[in-house]
Parts: sequence; C-alpha cells; structure tokens
Amino acid sequence: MRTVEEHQAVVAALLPLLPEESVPLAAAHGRVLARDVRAAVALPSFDNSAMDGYAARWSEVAGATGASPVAMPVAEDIPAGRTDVVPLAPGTVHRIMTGAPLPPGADVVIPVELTDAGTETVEIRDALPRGRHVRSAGEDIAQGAVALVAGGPLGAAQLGLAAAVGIEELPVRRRPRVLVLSTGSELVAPGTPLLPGQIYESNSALLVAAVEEAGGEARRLHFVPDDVDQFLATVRAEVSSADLLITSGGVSAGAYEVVKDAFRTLGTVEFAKVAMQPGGPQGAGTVDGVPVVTLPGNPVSAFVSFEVFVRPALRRALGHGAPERLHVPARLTGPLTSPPEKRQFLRGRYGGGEVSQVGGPGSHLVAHLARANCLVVVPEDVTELPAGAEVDVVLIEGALQ
Ligand SMILES: Nc1nc2c(c(=O)[nH]1)N[C@H]1C(S)=C(S)[C@@H](COP(=O)(O)OP(=O)(O)OC[C@H]3O[C@@H](n4cnc5c(N)ncnc54)[C@H](O)[C@@H]3O)O[C@H]1N2
Ligand code: MOO
Repeated sequence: MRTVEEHQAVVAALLPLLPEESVPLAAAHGRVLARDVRAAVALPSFDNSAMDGYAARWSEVAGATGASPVAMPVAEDIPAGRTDVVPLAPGTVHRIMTGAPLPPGADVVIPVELTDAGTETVEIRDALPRGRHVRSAGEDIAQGAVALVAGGPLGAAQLGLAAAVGIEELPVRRRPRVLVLSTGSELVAPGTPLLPGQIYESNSALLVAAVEEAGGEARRLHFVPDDVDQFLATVRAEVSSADLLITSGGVSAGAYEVVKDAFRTLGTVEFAKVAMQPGGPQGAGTVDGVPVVTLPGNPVSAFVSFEVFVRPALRRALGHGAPERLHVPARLTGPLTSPPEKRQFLRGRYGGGEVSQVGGPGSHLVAHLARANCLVVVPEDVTELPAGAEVDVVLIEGALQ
C-alpha cells in the first residue's frame, strides 16, 4: 500500500513545468505569474493631491482658524490631467483637484470644505499639518521595484496594479490541456431518461470544473462503457492532444475494470492502493509520453483524489507559489471515527474555528459533498476523536463564503 505522499510524488513527477507565454492583461485573469514583473513607473508617478482643494505653502497658511481666516490669491487652477503645472509663487495658492499634480513649492492641500471655495481669492479657515493630503511620488512603489512576484495568482488587484504601472501583457504559463474520460456501462448523460440500474454520469462535470478551478483547460470526452476496445480506441485517438488524461472508474477489484484492463496493454500506467479513504484505488503513468491519472469512480472518491493528487500537481506545473490548498486547525463539533492505517478525508463545514462533519464517510455521498466547504483530515494513526478535538481542515472552493 502506498502512502498519500508517495502517490502525490508519483503524480507530481508526471507533470513538468508548463512553457511560458505572454498574454494581454484581460487574458491573464486567474492565471499565475511566470516571472517577476517590475514597475516601469513609480506609483504615484508624481506628487499629487489627495483632495479637491487648494495647494499651498504650509508656512503661509499654518495660522488659519475660523475666527482668523487667511485670505490668499488663487493663481492657477489645476484639474487632474493638467500637464503644464507651474511652480507655486510665494503668497499664492493653486486651486487643485484630486489626483492633479502638486505644483513645486506646495507642501499642503487644504480641502475645499475648509475654505470659502473662492476662485479669485480664497479664505482658508483651518490649518492642517504640513504635508497633509499630499500623495508623494513613489510612496506606493518605486520605479523599477518588483511589482508582482512570480508564482502569484493574478486577481483583480494584481491586474489593476499591472495596468497602473503601464504593463499591457503578463508572462504566465500555458494552461494545461486536460482530457476527462469517464467509464461505466451504467452511465447515462443527464437529460436522458434512466432505465433501472442506470445512473447519470456526473464525474466528468465534476472533474472538468475541478480542472478549470485548478487553472487547466478541460475537455470532456464522451464517456465509454466498460469495454476495453472502446476505451483503448478513445484513448489512442485523443491522448496526443493533451498534457494530461484523467479517467474515472474501472480501477477497483471487480470483474469489469475497464481502465485497469486496458492499461495492461497500453502505456506505463501502474495501479496501486493508497492508504486513504476515500480514494484508495489509484493509478498513474503515461501513454505515448502523455501523463495519465486514473481516479476511482465513486464521485466523492474522484473529487477527493483530484484534490489530493491532481490539483497540486497541476498548480505546480503552472508555477504556482502555493500549490496546496489553505488548511487551518479547527475544533470538531461532534465525535468522529476513522479507519485504521488510512488517512481519511471527511467532508465538513468549517466556520468560526469549528468544523462539523457533513454526512458519513461513504464515497457515493455526492449531495453531502456539495454542501461541504472543507475536508477534515484524520491521520492514519487516529481511529476516533471526541467533540472538541482539534483537526486539520482543508478549505475547498467557497470555504470562506
Ligand atoms: N472488492 C472490492 N470492491 C471495491 C474496492 C475494493 O478494494 N475491493 N474498492 C472500492 C472503492 S474504495 C472504490 S473507490 C471503488 C472504485 O471503483 P472503480 O474505480 O472501479 O469505479 P466503478 O466501479 O466504475 O464505480 C464506482 C461507483 O461510482 C459510480 N460511478 C462511476 N463512474 C461514475 C460517473 N462517471 N458518474 C457518476 N457515478 C459514477 C459507479 O456507478 C459506482 O457506484 O470500488 C470499490 N469496490
Ligand atoms: O477509496 Mo473508495 O474511494 O473509499 O470509495
């Protein structure tokens, strides 16, 4: 029996770092930065005003109060975008708008609310400390400094920063192309009436979404029945177009284990039992040099196996700095049991430092899986835990919502 870590290493070794490509900002959304990116301009790139008001020399207006206002001539009007700003002559102020360049010589901005809003002369009715409402060049980031670090995910804030420092395109790694192939003679596509003994095929919907959430580009192949020749024909026809093939089903110990049987004659896929529940029966290898991972058919097993083995490997191949999920300690709201010598990944709901088990350990409980926001990890040497015990909880999609 393999440990979880041993099989993780087998799967990770199959997926090399993907090649780099440069893409426009909009296409970089949700991807991972491949190289550090530096700021071509400082932010702010010039001293500017944080308020609509009057740029002044602090020493000239410092004594202003409501009872004893200071009147100053308004020498210039500086809206945002003005590019020909002149220095502030002694004894004058400039009317200035938020984001407009501060005139040389000014060292404070008096918000319009603290004045009579005059346009020829202005009455300043309150004093502020020197430097107030001035945004200094480079206070956010210096020109040439690293703005975005390789391995970081590109979300809204990162894309906003890239644009703010003048970047049009970002280096990312090519999305892995992942084929998803379900097997099972009992499977029927949703939308078709079921005969007794048939079920709707759901693993490909689950795995395609999981691949995309991990940053891959998934293509669902039409599922195949438990027929080795049909399975082999599909794999041979499709595999060369992919960076990874994921199959589901047909890997346990029964009489019609199509995936296990087919890969006896094709490629280098090896099957093993991994000391975990769900997700015991696993396989991994290559066909024509293309990585193949065979996941068990039970939907919760397929989900957990993807989470534990495939997702981190895909994210590592994408150059992600943090390929693993976030995990946190949590207190159990009730007791639980776990099989000996297996790492169990129970479904749970986490919130406020506590976690409750959602449903039992059965790997067919897909409705319970859909209500979970975390996996509760019970180590191999633990068979029972009381309420209140601390467990490790892996936060899955939507966990913090
Ligand atoms: N005698 C033994 N039986 C089983 C063992 C074992 O060690 N000895 N292992 C069990 C475990 S653990 C798992 S997990 C499953 C894995 O089985 P397979 O990978 O061969 O999967 P199937 O038999 O094809 O299906 C299992 C289950 O999942 C349903 N299924 C399969 N594919 C889909 C799909 N695409 N969409 C929805 N549901 C699917 C299928 O109908 C079965 O109910 O084996 C245990 N048995
Ligand atoms: O290992 Mo299976 O995945 O328990 O149901």
